[in-house]
Amino acid sequence: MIALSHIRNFSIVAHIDHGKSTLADRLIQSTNTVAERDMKAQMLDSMDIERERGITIKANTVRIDYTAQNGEAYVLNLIDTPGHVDFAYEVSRSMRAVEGSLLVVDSTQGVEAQTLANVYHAIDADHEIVPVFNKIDLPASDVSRVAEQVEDVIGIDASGAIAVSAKTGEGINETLEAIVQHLPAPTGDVDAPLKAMLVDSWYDSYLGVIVLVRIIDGKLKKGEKVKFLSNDTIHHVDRIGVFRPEMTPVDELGPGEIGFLTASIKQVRDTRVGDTITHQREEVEPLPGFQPAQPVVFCGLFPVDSALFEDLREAIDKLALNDASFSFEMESSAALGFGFRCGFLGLLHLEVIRDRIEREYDIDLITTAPSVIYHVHMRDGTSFDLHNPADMPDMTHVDHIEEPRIKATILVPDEYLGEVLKLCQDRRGIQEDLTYAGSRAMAVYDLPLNEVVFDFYDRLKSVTKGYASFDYSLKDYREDNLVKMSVLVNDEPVDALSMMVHRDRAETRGRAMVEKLKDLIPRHMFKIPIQAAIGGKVIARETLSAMRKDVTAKCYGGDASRKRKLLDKQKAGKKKMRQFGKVDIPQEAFISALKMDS
Ligand SMILES: Nc1nc2c(ncn2[C@@H]2O[C@H](COP(=O)(O)OP(=O)(O)OP(=O)(O)O)[C@@H](O)[C@H]2O)c(=O)[nH]1
Repeated sequence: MIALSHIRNFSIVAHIDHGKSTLADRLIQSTNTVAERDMKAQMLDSMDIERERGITIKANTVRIDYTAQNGEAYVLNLIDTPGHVDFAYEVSRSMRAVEGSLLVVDSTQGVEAQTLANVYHAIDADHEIVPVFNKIDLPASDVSRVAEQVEDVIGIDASGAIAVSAKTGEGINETLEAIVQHLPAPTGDVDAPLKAMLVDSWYDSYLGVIVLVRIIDGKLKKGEKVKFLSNDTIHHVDRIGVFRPEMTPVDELGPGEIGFLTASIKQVRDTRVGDTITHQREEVEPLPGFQPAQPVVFCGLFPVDSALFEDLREAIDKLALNDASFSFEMESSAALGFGFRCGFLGLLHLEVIRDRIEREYDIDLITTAPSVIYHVHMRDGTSFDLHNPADMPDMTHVDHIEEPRIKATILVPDEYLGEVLKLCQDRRGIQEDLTYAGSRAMAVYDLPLNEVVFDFYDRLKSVTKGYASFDYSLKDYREDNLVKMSVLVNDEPVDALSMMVHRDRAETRGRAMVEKLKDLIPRHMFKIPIQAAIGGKVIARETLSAMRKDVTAKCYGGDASRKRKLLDKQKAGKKKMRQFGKVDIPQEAFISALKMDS
């Protein structure tokens, strides 16, 4: 067992792309934790999709052996945390398992919205914080400017900050020394009854559920029986070990250590993050638990080919095994047939799950308009949570509707501030604060989540040429004048396109929607009216004129194989369409029609 004084547990907090994963790689490499030949970029990002998009989704852990300049051997446990706003809850919970943080700031960029959000999680968890200014190899690097910002905006001392290039390796030794010198050692009592924190869990197809634990007191050994306090279940521990970063068995884990256990647990849902683990016959005071992550964005997923519904069910079941924050229930839509109504932590989470279903399970999907949860209060005094605009009751029975609001923090260079304020105003935002740090403005807005879930982030990036950063947290539910807007194509309601909108914006939205649909729906042999309506009242209308589309007309030369190729291509195109009454609507219409270009 390792002496407490020779353990350091830490995480790295940073804004996306500021170099957190690269720094972690460099720390791993320079301590020979991984043999040179096995080193690949971004060791800790294990999922395919993470590697492709270059973002960290799941928190990961690695144990590093480091011999400090004083000649003593230390064990450093790094818990890597995701940087994207959808996964903020993972950041806050993994912070509770460690005592310190490296705050990585890109010295060519400065403090960004998620730098702030993430460092506040670290401060909340009482961490000692070492600032690390990265990318000093780049000409635009300005370490003293960033130091000033860290002191002004975050309010922490930057005098001990380390200038680093995770790319060239400069400053890496200083970083390792600072971890040992400035971050506190964990505390704990080896003779007390076992008390461990369940930090994270995930599903492995060979080993079942793997549980990441932080030992607070006592010792954990292989073969022991442990109890999870939240659900009072007993498990027989069949493996314990640490991550180097591959799983490496150990004999025991003591106070301050971070490692894993497996115990033939079948589903991630049987483990609760933040739970307290002890021995079967022991009693300990439970640790303060974490809030379970709540889905906030809902949408329907339907197979394009309705014969694949059972395959979709299987895919969703499998994905849910490994992701307790993702919820789903069966849904049937008049237009789309059978599918699932799914809940996600945010839009990135939605995209990740959708991509995985399409890619790993080879099922083409129709994704309906993302929606938030509304509180609907009826005239008879009852109320319920509305997850799907299609379930909206007749407005005459509704007393009022409340929607979720968020607190959004946006950091942006001065010259783009006007555009940002306009965008927030357009999305029904209420300005709460506007401050400056050097040539950067920080705007705090109260915004309806509904106006943000769809394409706010894309718009923000495009109006600021990518310079703005954005972070949000849920605030409260408030009443507003909200209505359901339905869309009718050829007089048939297309429930998958219905959405909740603010009454004052319904006409503009409706008009934009029908104009878009007119471009997205191919012409048919007959005239097709496209309408947006509130209740029985049509608020916008377009008509798609009739046309006979002869795809082979271009092939005047009598080349039969060319003709057949074209017809085949058209047939393949058909597969991506859905029939609504007599009208074929292409799959991409469902998403494109909802994107609002201002
Ligand atoms: N020039 C230079 N580039 C760097 C340095 N550190 C990281 N980068 C580059 O910056 C980009 C982002 O680095 P990542 O390590 O993926 O950033 P991250 O913060 O882990 O991003 P997420 O995992 O998505 O949160 C990559 O293209 C890196 O190669 C550095 O010190 N110098």
